[in-house]
Amino acid sequence: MSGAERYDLCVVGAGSAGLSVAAGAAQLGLRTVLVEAGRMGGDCLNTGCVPSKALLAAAKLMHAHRHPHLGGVPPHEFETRRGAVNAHVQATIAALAPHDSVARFEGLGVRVVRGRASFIGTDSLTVAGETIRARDIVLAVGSRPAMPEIPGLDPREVLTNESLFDVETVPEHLVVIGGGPIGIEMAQAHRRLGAGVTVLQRGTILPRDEPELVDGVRQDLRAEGIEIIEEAEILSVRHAAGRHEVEIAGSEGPRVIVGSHILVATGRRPNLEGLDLSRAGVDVNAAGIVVDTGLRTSNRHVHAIGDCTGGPRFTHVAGYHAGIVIRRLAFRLPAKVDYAALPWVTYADPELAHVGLTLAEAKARHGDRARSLIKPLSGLDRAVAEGRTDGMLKLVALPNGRILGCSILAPAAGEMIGLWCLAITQKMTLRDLTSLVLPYPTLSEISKQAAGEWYRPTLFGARTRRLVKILRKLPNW
Ligand SMILES: Cc1cc2nc3c(=O)[nH]c(=O)nc-3n(C[C@H](O)[C@H](O)[C@H](O)COP(=O)(O)OP(=O)(O)OC[C@H]3O[C@@H](n4cnc5c(N)ncnc54)[C@H](O)[C@@H]3O)c2cc1C
Ligand SMILES: NC(=O)c1ccc[n+]([C@@H]2O[C@H](COP(=O)([O-])OP(=O)(O)OC[C@H]3O[C@@H](n4cnc5c(N)ncnc54)[C@H](O)[C@@H]3O)[C@@H](O)[C@H]2O)c1
Repeated sequence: MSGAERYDLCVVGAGSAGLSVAAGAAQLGLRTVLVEAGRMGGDCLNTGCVPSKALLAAAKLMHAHRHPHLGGVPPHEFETRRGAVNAHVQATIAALAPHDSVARFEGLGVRVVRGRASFIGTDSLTVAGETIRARDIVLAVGSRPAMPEIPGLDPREVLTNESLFDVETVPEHLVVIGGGPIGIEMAQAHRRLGAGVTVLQRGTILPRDEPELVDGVRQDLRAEGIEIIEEAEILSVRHAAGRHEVEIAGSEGPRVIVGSHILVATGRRPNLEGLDLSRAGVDVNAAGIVVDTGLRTSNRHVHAIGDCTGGPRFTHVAGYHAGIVIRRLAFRLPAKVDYAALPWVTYADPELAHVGLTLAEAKARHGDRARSLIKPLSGLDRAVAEGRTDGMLKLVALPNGRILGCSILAPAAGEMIGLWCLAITQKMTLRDLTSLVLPYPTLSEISKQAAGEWYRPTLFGARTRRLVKILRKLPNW
């Protein structure tokens, strides 16, 4: 189909969000065109989730060899070969790239157009000299690193997630500005590869997570030799050949931290440049493209999904948004976003996973009826056997057992949180979890144990004991 005809759907951006919509729409028979200015797969595949998790996996394995968790297993010292680590990162990207490739999408019936899209009307865009018209347009243009305004900081002199995975040596000292998920994951990965690491965070690290579990992360990272400076006020940055000086305010006067590299991980900004959104009547604010709960913009024929909307920025959210838009555009259903059971995981080791409300959020909504229970990993047989007892589960619920949220700090917390996602989505109570039979010995048992503990005061209380006493007098059955 040529540009003169009108498509059913034009998707702008072939990252996690845009690819999911385009694949679904084409397979449902919508005439779909997908426009991509850069690399197919966007941030997640090329400069985000995939390379960061591959780097973390290599660093974790090296750490386990150098610092075995188990008595009787001797440590094994060796030099990090950064070239080999980078090869693993690139091989991981290459292994996953076919799934996001032009060839696969063309095979699904999507027309893929390479180039930067700009609106020229409410239903039309121009890309590389071609005009594309469509009944519906989905903007999935993603985000890129935000640069903080710090005197002396030159964006060309610092690393971001877009350049970090191309570094060919292990940094002597990496100064990480920002203690969000990127900052924390990359701080640990680089420390485990052998770098000195300092994290500078404006408030406290991982501010969206439960404080007790964040404290566990903080202690683990410090024990590995990472310097974490919270409430940091960065006064200035100075770049000299191969050396970067970061001046921070301190109670006893300014302090200078010297690094061989600086990684900036201070959040994201949407990719809106050159889109000419005003020509399509699409409103934006500081966070991104403004959408309603159905992900529709101020132009009723234009939806926006994924990172560019300024909502939660995760690949699973991009996929969730895509599903909502498909239901709206292909099936004309009034689908809406609901983040009540939205999980996220920071892939440090141990992992920090969360779903639903934190205790503070639950108290703001439900008052003192919202309560929490913390169960440490140290009482779990599998954790003891593995030598991995640092961690805990914190659940948040109402007195009737309705589950509001859960956070887990454990080696496989990202896998373990799935049970709680299901429980919250299905509006289950903690009682439902107590009746599960889970395999022994697994880390997942902590979920059932925590649910059981919630009911312990009632189960083993005076009323129950009285009931058992009465029942004891009944004849056998
Ligand atoms: C280091 C790092 C690690 C991460 N780890 C995780 C993780 O473990 N788990 C997780 O869930 N999330 C993670 N994320 C977040 C995740 O990568 C993003 O939420 C996700 O990639 C967003 O997808 P998207 O499709 O909205 O945007 P993008 O992937 O940014 O895709 C947008 C695409 O649109 C294209 N584009 C932009 N403007 C135009 C235009 N005008 N015309 C044509 N094309 C255009 C861009 O070239 C890009 O390819 C991580 C992010 C980073 C940076
Ligand atoms: N595991 C995951 O799911 C994962 C991993 C990495 C990234 N991501 C996503 O990528 C996005 C970007 O991650 P991020 O960590 O860059 O962003 P973020 O916004 O989550 O964290 C950035 C942190 O930097 C701090 N900060 C900002 N300016 C600062 C300054 N001048 N000095 C010191 N600290 C400063 C902020 O207080 C904030 O806590 C996030 O939205 C996240 O959802 C997800």
